[in-house]
Amino acid sequence: MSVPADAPILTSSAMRDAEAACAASGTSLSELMDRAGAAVADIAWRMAAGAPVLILCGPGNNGGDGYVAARLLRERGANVRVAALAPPTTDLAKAARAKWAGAVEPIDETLAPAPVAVDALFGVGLTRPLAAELAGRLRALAVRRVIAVDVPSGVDADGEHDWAPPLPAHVTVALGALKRAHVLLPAAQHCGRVLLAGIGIVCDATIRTLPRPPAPLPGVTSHKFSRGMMLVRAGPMPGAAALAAAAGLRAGAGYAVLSGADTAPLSAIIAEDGDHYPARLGDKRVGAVVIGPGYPAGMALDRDVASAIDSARPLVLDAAAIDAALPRLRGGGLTAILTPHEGEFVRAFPGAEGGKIDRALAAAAETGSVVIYKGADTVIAAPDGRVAAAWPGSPWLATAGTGDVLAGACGAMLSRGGDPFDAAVQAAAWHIARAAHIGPGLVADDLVGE
Ligand SMILES: NC(=O)C1=CN([C@@H]2O[C@H](COP(=O)(O)OP(=O)(O)OC[C@H]3O[C@@H](n4cnc5c(N)ncnc54)[C@H](OP(=O)(O)O)[C@@H]3O)[C@@H](O)[C@H]2O)[C@@H](O)CC1
Ligand SMILES: [K+]
Repeated sequence: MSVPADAPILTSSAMRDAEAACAASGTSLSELMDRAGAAVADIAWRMAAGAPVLILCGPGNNGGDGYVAARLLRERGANVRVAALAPPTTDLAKAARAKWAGAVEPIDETLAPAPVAVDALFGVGLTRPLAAELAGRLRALAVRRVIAVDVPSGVDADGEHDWAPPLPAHVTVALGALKRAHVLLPAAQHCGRVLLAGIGIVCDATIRTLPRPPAPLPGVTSHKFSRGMMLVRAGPMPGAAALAAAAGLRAGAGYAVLSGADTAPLSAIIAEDGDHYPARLGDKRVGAVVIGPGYPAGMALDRDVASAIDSARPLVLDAAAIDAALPRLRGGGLTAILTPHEGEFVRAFPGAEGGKIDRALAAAAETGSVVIYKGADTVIAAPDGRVAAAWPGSPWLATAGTGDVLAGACGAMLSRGGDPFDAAVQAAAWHIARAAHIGPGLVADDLVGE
């Protein structure tokens, strides 16, 4: 599973607006459908490698894309069949159907499968779940490889509704822009590899996939403090804070202080008695304070979070430190990255509604902070509306301590100054790239190893 890096993600309605704008500026919708069908035909041609292709067409424009692809594949000499659920209902789809010179089979129990199927049944126009009988029949169709046009048929393109499992795709050709279903669970796991076919639609989206990880080469005039000094506050379980501090150095911070721990996981980390914490907060060189890893709720945490906020240093708040800071975050004016996992998010933001992107945006707006809403489909949201979706991440990160490592990486990126959203995005990209590099057998310590 993969998605293109730094790609725009639009809702269905924003996609329609972008299509309309494209048509208004001179590229007709029929031209867009021709380009969409050509992109699908190209991929089907390569995936089939001479094997027969079955194109499943729905009644709307998604089906129209399928008829165009069928015609182009036949022109290339491919062995291609078309089967339709219902006759086309839109003018564009009717026109595309009219140019397909071959037969159109019904999609019923008599339909013979093919090694490669193109799913052009439903795209962003699906407004309700597929009938259970149809969903079952599609899944029962024995095909080796499925190419979904725009989205796998049956998923809610906006990723808000968890409808019955769709026809799962091996490759999904996203048209014009990615949709939320390509990056949010549960839909994303049915998309296989997502390819983006530009088809000429211009969209300047503030919601995008994660960019490629940064290569933080130090500048020639860099020194340890200019690369970022971070302060990690250890709680009763100092191992978690130690992981965060080590991650900070590995992610490019020049200087890391671990406050309240006897030993440091790396010799380069300054481990010191917690009594120095207030004085350290007063050190103007400290570019970020990380607090929360290994620090359960209680008076000590409340006190340490309060003094970190009073110091006006940029903050990375994880776990119970998020709850401790919430009342002051809602007052605004702080620079902070919050890193809740699902349980912590629901506890802190019980009123957030909608899909995961909407909920992350609501939490960011409520707190004036950057929110990294963690999970297999991590979403990073900024109060100004920017979002980075980190799907598919790395499944090897599903192990204890990796959240502490992410908090430390955020501290490193934030400690250099600059935009906290960029810092959070870079930290997430670093975290995933590191995990992908290590792969099977990963434990959190490996992320901060050599
Ligand atoms: N982005 C772009 O620039 C371009 C996009 N293009 C393509 O257009 C696609 C969007 O096309 P679209 O709007 O016609 O909707 P589409 O997904 O075909 O489905 C609508 C049909 O499904 C029906 N229907 C709905 N739910 C149903 C259900 N549960 N069970 C059964 N039926 C159901 C619905 O019927 P109704 O709701 O009216 O009853 C209607 O007939 C887009 O994904 C992309 O592939 C390209 O061609 C050009 C460039
Ligand atoms: K589809």
